[in-house]
Amino acid sequence: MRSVEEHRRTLLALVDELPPETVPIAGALGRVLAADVVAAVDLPGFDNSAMDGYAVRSADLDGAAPGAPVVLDVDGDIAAGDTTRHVLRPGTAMRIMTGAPLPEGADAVVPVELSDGGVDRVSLDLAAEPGRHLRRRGEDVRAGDVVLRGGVRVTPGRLALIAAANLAEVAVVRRPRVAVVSTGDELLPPGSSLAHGEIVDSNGPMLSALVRAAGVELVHSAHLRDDPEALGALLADVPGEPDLVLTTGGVSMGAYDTVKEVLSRDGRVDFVKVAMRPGMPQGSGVVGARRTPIITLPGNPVSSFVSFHVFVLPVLRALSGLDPEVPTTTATATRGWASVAGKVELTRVVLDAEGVRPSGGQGSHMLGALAEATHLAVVDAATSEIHPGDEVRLLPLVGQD
Ligand SMILES: Nc1nc2c(c(=O)[nH]1)N[C@H]1C(S)=C(S)[C@@H](COP(=O)(O)OP(=O)(O)OC[C@H]3O[C@@H](n4cnc5c(N)ncnc54)[C@H](O)[C@@H]3O)O[C@H]1N2
Ligand code: MOO
Repeated sequence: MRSVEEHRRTLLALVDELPPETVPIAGALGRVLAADVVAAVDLPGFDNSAMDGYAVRSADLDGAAPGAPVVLDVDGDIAAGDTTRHVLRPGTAMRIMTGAPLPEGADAVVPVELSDGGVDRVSLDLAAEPGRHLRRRGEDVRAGDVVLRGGVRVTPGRLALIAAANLAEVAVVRRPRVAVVSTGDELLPPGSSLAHGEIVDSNGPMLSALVRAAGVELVHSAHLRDDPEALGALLADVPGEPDLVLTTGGVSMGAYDTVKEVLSRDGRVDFVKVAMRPGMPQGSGVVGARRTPIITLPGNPVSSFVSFHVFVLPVLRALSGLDPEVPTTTATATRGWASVAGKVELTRVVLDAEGVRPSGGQGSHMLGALAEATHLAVVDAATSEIHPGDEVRLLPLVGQD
């Protein structure tokens, strides 16, 4: 049986980082930077005021104190956006607003609260040390600085930094394009009237949702019956030019395991057993003239869900230019549970303020426990029991809040 690590390596060998493209920054959220981002301007771009108040020469306020104010003439106003290069005459103050450029000669700002708020003359109650309430040009970022490294995802905060660095466009890795195909004669769309023996295709909607929640483009989704001809034709030329095809169902030992039957024929897809539970039967390889990478996931709904997190997500990350390793956390078990020895067990768990505990029934057909689950606990093959108080490694569920 293949180890989880070995199978993940096999899958990662099928893909490379996708090429870069330049997009307006409004479309960059969630994308991965294809190159370092270099600031086009200093931040702040000019010395400016951190407070609404009065720009002064600090020497003019020597000795000012509550009850012993210094009174200065006010030589005009400077608002944010004022592009005039003002000069502060010695012995005067200028009214200045937050973010407005500091006049030449000023070396401090006195907040309006420490004055009588005068417009022509102002009485200032406190001495100001040089540099007080100023924001200096370039103190945050210098033009030419690398502000973000390639390979990181654009978050709202990073997007703000790119915009402030005066860049209208940014180079990002092309978004992976994924097709999802569920297979099985027993499957009908949600809302159908179900005859005895028929069930709803939940893997199709689930995988499509996981793909989207992972920030990836879903270019095609379909359900096919267990018809080798139709499946063979679809997989020979999957619509939407995907970078990755996902199938579910038909990969184990059954008489109607069509995915395995069709894809075993030309030898470009391998079907293996991986030492994990759930998610043991797996397949991978390439299909069609474009040699599109394919991952064939098991049909049991939870097996498919878990396999997405353990195998598909690292591949999507690699295509997107991210480190394939999904960051994990740890937490303390508040309840114990049994785990199968010799296989990596992925238990659906709930993490809350107390710690981590299993979320409901763990059968690979049981979707009920997904209502509450926040993570998958990754229990290694050498461990057969988790005890209360044990540290457990946790893989976050895609799209979880
Ligand atoms: N004799 C053996 N039987 C099975 C083995 C084995 O090693 N020897 N492995 C078991 C394990 S583990 C798994 S996992 C499943 C994998 O089966 P398949 O990938 O071939 O999937 P199917 O047989 O098509 O379906 C399994 C199960 O899941 C339901 N299903 C399938 N597709 C969907 C869908 N889109 N939405 C919701 N539910 C779906 C299907 O009705 C079956 O109940 O094989 C075990 N058997
Ligand atoms: O390994 Mo199957 O994926 O347990 O149910």
